[in-house]
Amino acid sequence: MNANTKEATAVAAPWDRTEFEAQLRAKGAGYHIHHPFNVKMTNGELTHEQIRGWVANRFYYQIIIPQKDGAIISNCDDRETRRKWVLRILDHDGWEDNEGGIEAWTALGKAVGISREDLWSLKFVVPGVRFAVDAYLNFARRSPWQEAVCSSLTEMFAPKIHKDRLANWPQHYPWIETTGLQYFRSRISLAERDVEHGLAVTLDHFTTRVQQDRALDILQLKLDILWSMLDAIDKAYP
Ligand SMILES: O=C(O)c1cc(C(=O)O)c2c(n1)C(=O)C(=O)c1cc(C(=O)O)[nH]c1-2
Repeated sequence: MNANTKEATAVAAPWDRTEFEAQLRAKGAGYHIHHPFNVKMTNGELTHEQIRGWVANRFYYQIIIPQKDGAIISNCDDRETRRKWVLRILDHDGWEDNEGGIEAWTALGKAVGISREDLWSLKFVVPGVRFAVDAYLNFARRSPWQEAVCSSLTEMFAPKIHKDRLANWPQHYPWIETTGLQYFRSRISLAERDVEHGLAVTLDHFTTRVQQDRALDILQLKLDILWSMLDAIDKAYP
């Protein structure tokens, strides 16, 4: 066996699609659903001030998402992907009579007691949240589009977190008008549609084991971004 053959056999075999998808989904163990701040949110243990702090800070994520998706489209040379991906921008920015997700988040802000002016001023956004969200946008701008698509796959775990809020908030936070929860309701089916597409791109593109390991690292980066946001919010609103 010469040195080259030895090297070749040392490289692990790629996972098949089923196993690769299972490896990606296993990353859900590190999703921000398990962050202490989110656990407190689910259990009804947050103060009005903490809920308001979370809503105001998460708004920065909401407004960056369409810019992030625009960056992916600008890097993407595949028309079929662009045709689907562009819907994500419309979901958040809205079109014609559909006001979109950013507006729905503004309604959530209002329901928890934050005026449109205060929310949109971004004056409550803490440096750690800004830094983490900007890192997501920069990653999408600078990476091959398939890698940026992969980084969106935390959405695999998002329907559960939205459903938790819909199930628990009315009981734990009766002071929040339930009309404000429409954002969470709307995201469940949209996230499922997004994941179907994002997952197909990822399973098609990352085919060697080295690439598959890279995909898991990318997903970890995104999990870390979401986790860091809650660390920063937790610290700012004790
Ligand atoms: O409330 C959440 O916990 C949560 C998480 C995520 C996510 O996992 O990235 C998204 C959303 N919400 C969301 O509403 C949303 O529109 C969204 C888009 C994306 C993305 O990466 O493109 N993630 C998420």
